[in-house]
Amino acid sequence: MNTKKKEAGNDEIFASCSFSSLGLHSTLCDQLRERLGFETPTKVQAQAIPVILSGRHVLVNAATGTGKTVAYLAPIINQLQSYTPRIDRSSGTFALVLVPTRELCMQVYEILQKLLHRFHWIVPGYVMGGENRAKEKARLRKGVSILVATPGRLLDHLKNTSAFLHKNLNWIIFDEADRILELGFGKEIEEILDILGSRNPGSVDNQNEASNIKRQNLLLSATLNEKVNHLAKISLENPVMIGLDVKKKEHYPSHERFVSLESDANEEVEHPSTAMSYSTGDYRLPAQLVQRYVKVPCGSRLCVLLSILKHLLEREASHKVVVFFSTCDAVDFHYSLLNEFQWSPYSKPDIELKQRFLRCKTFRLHGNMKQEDRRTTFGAFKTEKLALLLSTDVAARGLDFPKVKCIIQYDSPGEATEYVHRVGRTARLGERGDSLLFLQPIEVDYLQDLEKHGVSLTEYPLVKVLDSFPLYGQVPRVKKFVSIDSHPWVLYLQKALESFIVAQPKMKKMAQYAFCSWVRAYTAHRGELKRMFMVKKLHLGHAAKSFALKEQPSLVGKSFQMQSKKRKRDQKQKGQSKKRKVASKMLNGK
Ligand SMILES: Nc1ncnc2c1ncn2[C@@H]1O[C@H](COP(=O)(O)OP(=O)(O)OP(=O)(O)O)[C@@H](O)[C@H]1O
Repeated sequence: MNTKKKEAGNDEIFASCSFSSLGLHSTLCDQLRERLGFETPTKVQAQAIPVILSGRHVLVNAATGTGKTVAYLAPIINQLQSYTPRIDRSSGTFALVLVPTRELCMQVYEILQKLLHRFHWIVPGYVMGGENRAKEKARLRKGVSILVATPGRLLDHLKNTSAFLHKNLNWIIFDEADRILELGFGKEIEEILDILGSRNPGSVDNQNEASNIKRQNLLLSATLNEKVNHLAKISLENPVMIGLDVKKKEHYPSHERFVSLESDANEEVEHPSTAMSYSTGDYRLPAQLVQRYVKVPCGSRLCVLLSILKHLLEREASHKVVVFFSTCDAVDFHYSLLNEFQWSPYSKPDIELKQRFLRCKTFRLHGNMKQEDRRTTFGAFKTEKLALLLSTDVAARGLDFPKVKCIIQYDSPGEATEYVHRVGRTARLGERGDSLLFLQPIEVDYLQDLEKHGVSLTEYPLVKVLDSFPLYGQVPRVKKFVSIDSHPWVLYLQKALESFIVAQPKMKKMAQYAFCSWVRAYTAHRGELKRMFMVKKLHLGHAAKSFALKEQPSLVGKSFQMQSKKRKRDQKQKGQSKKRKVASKMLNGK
């Protein structure tokens, strides 16, 4: 049995009450304990459960990994199991959980399955992009009581699956609302709210006559911004705010009720009426997370990454690391490299004892992978004790991989919000966790940007780590400080990597693609970030070295230009359609 009450940070994470004292049915409390190993509610759960049970609309803003999922699932199940007569499949869907990604959809569905074990008349289900529509239609026809869905696919069924019964819908939950909106699902969400007649009647946007249906909407987010604020405004009616600091509460109208995570359950604070808007984002990070950065010259990035991974993953029997990259091509390249790159710590030809550089299971996850492969990776990495996951931002939000000890942001996250969500994959529920942000010397202004949001990082002791590697069978004696790119270990490893790539045409191609899309991603930084990540300041020859390419191949330049042109074309089209959308919204008075 996995009893998850943690040693460290208990007071900050867990409440001093029991699940049953929050008003949950004893069978449900048993399920929480037996199926999930939850003995005590977290603070978020202790605050949210009674409020949700009372039927109020709720906005939860709490740090990553604080137990938001059960905070909304438990009260909904509690209410559904109490209905008399019992609900059955023919009554259709009662609760709808909207999530941004397929992985999160599966994750919430799995928790639901566990919690509903002894409530067999409440049927969980999911619909999401990438799945077989016909099978989903059949499931919806049979009836799903609690449906977890990604927005695009849900909208598809709302429009095209006439057998999808939702007239009894009581709850709409937006989990990871910020991410749903950042992924560009804002329009879908508004359409969903309209079809379901669930726009806030008080919102000026509400034009739907069906909105008198009694419904309870819940919105959960680890970060708050203008878009989330807008969604809250159009979907929540007189909501209770959970987890907002006093400062942030001032942004909300008077009639709302606030519950701070520092206060006891049910403690309320009233606030004066002000406009419901934010000027900056709102970032919540676990207090026990150790955040560091490492400053690495562009040409040594790959060697430093590999060295740090080796350092982290070969010292302990159990350690899980997630590395974030900006593109799918970069994930594929580094994944193949880590699986195939052999090296010899003794470098002399007569003692060619080649071995895999990193002796640890490596996984990859990105949006261009087949759904089935994404699912397998997700499941496998969860259960491993010692493993490395290379991922794009597809894994940045909401995913709960147990025991991840370290998050490495090899490619910068861009927006500070993204930084918060990436690091949120570790230090969950009071556990310790480390994060490491790679920056080139030309990018260090980004630290100030994070600082503005109250996120401060300390420097990682890179030289010490590099000095610890054996070279020619011995730990090199580096007498005085040398720059990172002339460190003997880095020089040695870079040479070995480049020789390996030269000898492997397939790998070389992958490196070229990865380089190309990396530069493209770098040029895609927008607004203020463009000043900190200036493509003009990049040394492309050094960037090529970070893909173990000896030089920047001419082919790359050519294909890059073609791809840049395509991107500009796409952006132009997007811009035009955006203008069209804005115009039509204005015409419709939205
Ligand atoms: N009461 C509890 N007791 C023990 N473990 C818990 C409890 N509640 C949640 N957990 C565990 O804590 C972890 C984080 O929970 P969850 O994924 O719901 O957090 P979250 O706040 O939604 O995070 P994110 O913002 O990243 O999505 C999970 O591993 C979950 O199983």
